[in-house]
Amino acid sequence: MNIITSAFPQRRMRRMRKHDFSRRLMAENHLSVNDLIYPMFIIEGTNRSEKITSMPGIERYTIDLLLKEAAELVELGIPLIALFPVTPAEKKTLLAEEAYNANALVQRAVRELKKAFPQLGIMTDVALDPFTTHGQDGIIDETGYILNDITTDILVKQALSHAEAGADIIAPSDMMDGRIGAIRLALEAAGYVNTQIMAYSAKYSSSYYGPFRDAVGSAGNLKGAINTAIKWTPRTVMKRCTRLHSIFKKALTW
Ligand SMILES: NCc1[nH]cc(CCC(=O)O)c1CC(=O)O
Repeated sequence: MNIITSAFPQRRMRRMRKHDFSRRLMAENHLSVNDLIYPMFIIEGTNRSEKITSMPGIERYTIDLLLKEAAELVELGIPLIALFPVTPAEKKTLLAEEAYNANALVQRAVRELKKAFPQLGIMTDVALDPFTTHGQDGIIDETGYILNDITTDILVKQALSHAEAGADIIAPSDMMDGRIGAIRLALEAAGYVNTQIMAYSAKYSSSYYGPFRDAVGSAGNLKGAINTAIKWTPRTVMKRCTRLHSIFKKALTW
């Protein structure tokens, strides 16, 4: 008897992959403009842009030029932009007060963008590195260790100021424990029930973020300090899975 089994040679996986039509039919993922988030870096001033050497093709813009660029993005159908302000050195402090100043650079940019292009989604970065004198993502103690809960309190204020300015999505990238819950509760209490949260749930301490820190101007202040105290080393995969699992479980109730 000739029983067909799912073993070789009746089953030849390459059969499905031989022709282009077949590969197209079976593709599970399709990348389109709808999948893109465009990061934009903002500087103070008017009619000025700066090339970012570590990110070829990307520039920092003053708000007026940001608006011009945004018009093009709307035209292209990009759904969402992510905003990152470059804070002038004299506005950086140990307690990162500029992060939640209603008239700081990113809050002003959000208001202008929303007024000009209500249909363009605006996401804002929630983290303190552009606002601290030392370039770390949070408030540090005398040993340089980032204090979790004090930092979270400030992140909450920062998130509220972004929501107030009109941000559609708040994107906490700081990696403090418990900050998503704290931000969600604060947004609810303040009536921003439809403000979304997109957390950076898995971040590794790797060179991958180097150009970013250069672009927002926090790399220089970090002076090479690494932030393995808030990000996992790339060698630790299982811990990250555990964290993601607990986040997904919690997400069901947020
Ligand atoms: N906290 C700053 C921040 N906000 C978003 C990113 C990541 C941007 C990217 O995806 O490249 C980073 C870099 C970092 O934490 O080192």
